[in-house]
Amino acid sequence: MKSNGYQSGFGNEFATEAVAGTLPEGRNSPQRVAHGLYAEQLSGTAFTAPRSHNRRSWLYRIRPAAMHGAFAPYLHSHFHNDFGKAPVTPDQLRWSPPPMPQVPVDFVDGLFTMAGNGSPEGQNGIGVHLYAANKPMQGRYFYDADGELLIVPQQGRLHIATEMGVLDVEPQEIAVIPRGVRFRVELPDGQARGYVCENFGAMLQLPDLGPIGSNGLANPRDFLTPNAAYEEAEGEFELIAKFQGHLWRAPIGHSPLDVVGWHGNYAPYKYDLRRFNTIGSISYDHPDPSIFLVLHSPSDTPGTSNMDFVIFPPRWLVAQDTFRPPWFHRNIASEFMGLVTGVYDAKAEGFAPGGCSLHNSMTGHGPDAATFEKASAADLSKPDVITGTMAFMFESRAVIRPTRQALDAAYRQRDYQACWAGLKKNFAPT
Ligand SMILES: O=C(O)Cc1cc(O)ccc1O
Ligand SMILES: [Fe+2]
Repeated sequence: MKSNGYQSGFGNEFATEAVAGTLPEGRNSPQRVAHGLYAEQLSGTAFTAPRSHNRRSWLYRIRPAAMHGAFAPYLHSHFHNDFGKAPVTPDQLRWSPPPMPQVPVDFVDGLFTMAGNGSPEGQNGIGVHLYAANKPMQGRYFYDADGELLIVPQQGRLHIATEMGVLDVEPQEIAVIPRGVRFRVELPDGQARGYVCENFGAMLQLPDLGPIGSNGLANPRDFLTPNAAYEEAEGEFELIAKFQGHLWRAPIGHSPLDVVGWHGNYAPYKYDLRRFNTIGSISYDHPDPSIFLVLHSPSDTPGTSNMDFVIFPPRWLVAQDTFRPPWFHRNIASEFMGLVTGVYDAKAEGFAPGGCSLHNSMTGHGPDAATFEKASAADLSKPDVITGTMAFMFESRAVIRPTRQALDAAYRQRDYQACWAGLKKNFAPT
């Protein structure tokens, strides 16, 4: 399915048609839809959610979403939401990048659950997954009823054909697929790897800017939503659903990516992280990482997110009389980090692109010994510039529980704590 271009803006009331005259005028559900299409509403928030948060779209499609065979369980042992009730280690955890698959694996089969909290049934929390794939999804479509998917490609482009149009994304861009939207992923570079945050809670939104003012951080017009594009294909296809933590498969005789036009504010989008307007200290001290917030899923407690998506992009460091890299710290929030490219400024070594780390609530962490030594002796009369990097964090108010398979993975760095072991005792009263 070819991209039909994008519309710009975050959460706008979009309107788009791949065939002229598809969208009804002045109503959503006329007695007969143009071109013999079916009308279908897709709502992502409660019907009665306040207008400022209400999200739904009207889809005009060749066949309604109801048309498919019966679902049967689809066994996929690596992609799930079993975060367990067992004791969770307070250790700092880090993983090297997972290897690329040695056998043909598509995007869905290539998902591997690293960690998570909450649950789909509770409609709060997140699932944190990695993907590594080398095969396009052909004749196979997927939707996630449990949460919206924030996809962070690390290696290889993704061609994401969705019901509502095409998202072409590359590393340093992100894609967000709303809960329930059906899609298929192709791999223009033959293989791909990256991270997925499955958000069971409130839909991702842009943060308020407070004293920053009316511009800055991620600017709404840089978010791109696809124009309608559809495929008209009949065959023996399969529809995979993720529902209540498990996968299901149903036969489907046609492509569900058959929406010819749609309007509304519930739709997939992409964003180029390189467009982020990074704000930092121009006097002294290293600010809290909330200054790097791209999108967040709020919880019922004001200012305390179900999930914050934070990035650490290229930027200037100019603060005076300041230890410039991230400080040593312990937080109530829990932090899962990944690295798309380059080097992260708190870790001289060991945190590789494609790798990840987990620092849970109140677990001490911060710069490794090499970073501490270097930054403590740096010449602050000159600005530092951080270039060619893109790290990110999925931060959650609740403890992020690593899965058994993540703890057992061969690529877990069992000696991670050693990165702080070389910190010297410098105490010298008087
Ligand atoms: O732990 C980390 O590296 C992420 C992080 C970065 C920062 O600049 C301040 C706090 C924080 O948790
Ligand atoms: Fe941290």
